[in-house]
Amino acid sequence: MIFFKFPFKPEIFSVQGPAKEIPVRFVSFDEKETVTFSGMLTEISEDDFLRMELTMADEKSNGYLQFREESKEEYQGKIEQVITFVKENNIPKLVLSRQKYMPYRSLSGSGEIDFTKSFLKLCSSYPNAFAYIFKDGGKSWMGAFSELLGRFNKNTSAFETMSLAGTLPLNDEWTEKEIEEQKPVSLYIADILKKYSNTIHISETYDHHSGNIKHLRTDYKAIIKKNDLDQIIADLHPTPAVCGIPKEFCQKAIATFEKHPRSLYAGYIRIETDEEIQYFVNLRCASFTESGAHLYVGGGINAKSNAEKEWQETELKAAAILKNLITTDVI
Ligand SMILES: C=C(O[C@H]1C=CC=C(C(=O)O)[C@@H]1O)C(=O)O
Repeated sequence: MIFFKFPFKPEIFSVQGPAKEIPVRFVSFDEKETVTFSGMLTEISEDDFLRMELTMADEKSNGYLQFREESKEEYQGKIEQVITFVKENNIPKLVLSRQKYMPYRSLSGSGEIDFTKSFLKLCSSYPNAFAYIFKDGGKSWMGAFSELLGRFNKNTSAFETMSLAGTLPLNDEWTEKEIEEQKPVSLYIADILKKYSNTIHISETYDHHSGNIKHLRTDYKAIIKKNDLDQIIADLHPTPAVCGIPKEFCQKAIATFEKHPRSLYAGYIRIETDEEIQYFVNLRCASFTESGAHLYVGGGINAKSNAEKEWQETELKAAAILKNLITTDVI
């Protein structure tokens, strides 16, 4: 069961009916895990959606039994190690992440989440995002973010993507740290697109707002060959917005620095409609077990990073998800 909405569009969709097609596919960060939804894309009215009683949290904490959240001190210590690692290896950046755990019993009110209302709140908080909620085979996830890994128009063969990185609270001024963090993402994307197209249009870099925070963003548009689409996505993922440069070197380093598997966090969601194939980066997301919500948050670390600021950045990103979790009314 999945429900989702596209950026800037109010309609809620689900995947139902005869399983002829697989219009929605989640691919994990390491590409070893997929979650697919087969059937037809079907629009659901908000009233019908509100009538659904979504019980998401029945996973028997599979894989989470050993879970212990990293403390601020532990995570900051790890950030210091990554700063040293980045400097010693002379690499532009590496993206480190953590899981924040929110036991349901610590939530206000009844201590139970109303998933239907929470999803609608997530949609209204982030109208420019791709937002989803799903439950499948013991897994329950929810998320909303606007980073596009790719959008392919089947009629025109136009391919769009974006470089989105660097994070600050809305009113802060950009510094060298964020500018140097976003630049390698932009160079990486441009280098890949150049292999597949002679007609690449690159926008100015501008501010992208996402609730309580902003990012630096550059847009790319190229005409490509349809047959190259899968390879372009394979080349792009994971971009340095969620991994680092060089790609394989940073993937290995992430596996040693991070305590827990990223699973679907920082992977992507492929959605196919009649006109388009879209790929959204799965950030600002959470998975739900029977006892609590696991929020996935990270940030790009470079030589100019500051451990306290990086911790605050992950707290801000966690708040962006948490503030949308609505508890059921106590009668
Ligand atoms: C890795 C995450 O964000 C990425 C996307 C935008 C800004 C980012 C940053 O400033 O570090 C990250 O590259 C996350 O939200 O967990």
